[in-house]
Amino acid sequence: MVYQMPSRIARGWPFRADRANVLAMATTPTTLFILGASGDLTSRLLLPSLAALLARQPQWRVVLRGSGTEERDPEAWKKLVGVAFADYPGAIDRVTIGDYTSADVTDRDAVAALIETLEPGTVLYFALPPAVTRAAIAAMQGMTLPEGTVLAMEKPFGDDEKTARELNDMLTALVPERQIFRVDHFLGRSMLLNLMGVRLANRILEPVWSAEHVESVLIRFDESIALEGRARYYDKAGAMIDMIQSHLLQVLALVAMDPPASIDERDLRDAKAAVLRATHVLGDDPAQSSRRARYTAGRIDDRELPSYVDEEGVDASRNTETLAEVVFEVANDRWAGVPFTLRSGKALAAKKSEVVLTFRQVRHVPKGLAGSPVDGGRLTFSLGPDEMRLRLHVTGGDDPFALRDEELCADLGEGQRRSYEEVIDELLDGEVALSVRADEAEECWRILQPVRDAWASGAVPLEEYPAGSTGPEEWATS
Ligand SMILES: NC(=O)C1=CN([C@@H]2O[C@H](COP(=O)(O)OP(=O)(O)OC[C@H]3O[C@@H](n4cnc5c(N)ncnc54)[C@H](OP(=O)(O)O)[C@@H]3O)[C@@H](O)[C@H]2O)C=CC1
Ligand SMILES: O=C1O[C@H](COP(=O)(O)O)[C@@H](O)[C@H](O)[C@H]1O
Repeated sequence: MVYQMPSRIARGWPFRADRANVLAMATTPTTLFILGASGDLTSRLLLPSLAALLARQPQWRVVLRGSGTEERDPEAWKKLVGVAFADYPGAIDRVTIGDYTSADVTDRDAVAALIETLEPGTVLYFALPPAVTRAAIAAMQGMTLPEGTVLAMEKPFGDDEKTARELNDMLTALVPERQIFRVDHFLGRSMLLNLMGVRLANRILEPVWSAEHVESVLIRFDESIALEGRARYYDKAGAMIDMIQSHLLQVLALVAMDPPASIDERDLRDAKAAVLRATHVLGDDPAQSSRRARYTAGRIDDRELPSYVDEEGVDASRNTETLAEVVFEVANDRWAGVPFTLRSGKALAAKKSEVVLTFRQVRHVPKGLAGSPVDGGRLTFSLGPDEMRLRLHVTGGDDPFALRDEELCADLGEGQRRSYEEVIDELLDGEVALSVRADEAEECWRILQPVRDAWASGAVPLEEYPAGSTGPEEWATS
């Protein structure tokens, strides 16, 4: 029961003119130039995902170039790539390992020199700290990029609505929107692609996908991992900006969108953007509709964890939350009144990532059936392991007229890929359907601003939970 995206040719997505021949001429290489190639994202996610993609898609040929501030000899660069490709037989034969340049990309002369070396159609991937990315884009202003250059931007995209808009303006001064790829790797998660199919292609689901039948929606991403040495970034971001502002609002948009006419980038992203425009904090009351907490010392399996504030690099005075929950409403005809709870946190008892739709109770349960169901059934999409579970109320057990719960479970794991694999596949294809469009990126900041203001004013207390617990005791969804 796996919904797979049709091939790009089959779904007829328009190709950028300069890439039109890439699929036709299977062996034409695409250059992927990673700025920040010595960083964590590159070694842990981008290179292994590229390797997995090249192992699976024999038509791709990639020239891989890299840069960072530090000098790196060509052998060290080859070794870095080799390690990432080791688990994917055949993949290394489809990549040409190009140069590794040392350059400070915030320096205009250095950027100009780097641009001079770009081939038309290069994918320029900004795997850089966000402030460096912004400075690099600013340094490029007024320069002419070679025809067809694609700019791949990582999250967080800006710091707020204003800076996101400024970044968008700078990017579109360089290349057209169709050549800007704002990466949200959750959009490449196989379960979310499955969710689209399950939801949009089934007559038993699509007609009940609305406030009339759905009582509440929970989008949860609980992690058992803690800070993992990422204080430099995470301590400024916190759980809400790290996960809810980007990934989980994108999940909300996919779950709540009206069925698009096609999955062409324009139809799909129009549908998502319309949802985001209609989304606001429930009751416009962040003090009531949001909560935040931070972990204290605890134990997860055999790991002893220090308090968040004792982790290396953390500035306790920032009051950074490691668990955040915000309830939203999508104020449109389909969803008005339905609470959408988005929650994410670290150092929790167990990894739990899921989208849960709870259906409203039926209007009448026939007299004589024992028990009263608390809801009208529940549909859960679990994002790893990928499975769909439908919890139904049934009768027919020991007491044939007593209601009890049973769960139908479908394993959707077949064909599962790394999420960055799907992202890189799209990038090499020159496709942007799974990239966040400029207006979506700005909306996501707009939606969260009232919560940020309320938290900054102290209207929402910062609670605590021991690492390895399910969160503060009184949090209902824990
Ligand atoms: N790491 C992760 O798990 C994830 C990261 N991201 C995003 O990816 C981006 C990169 O993150 P991450 O890899 O963790 O960061 P790192 O700090 O690990 O790496 C940063 C990279 O940027 C390079 N760099 C820094 N300053 C400059 C400069 N002035 N000019 C040129 N290169 C520079 C560094 O090169 P050198 O070492 O030579 O100085 C290094 O290669 C961020 O936007 C992050 O939010 C998104 C999702 C997950
Ligand atoms: O972007 C991020 O995502 C990861 C979770 O994604 P996964 O694909 O690794 O499951 C999260 O741990 C991290 O804090 C966040 O920056």
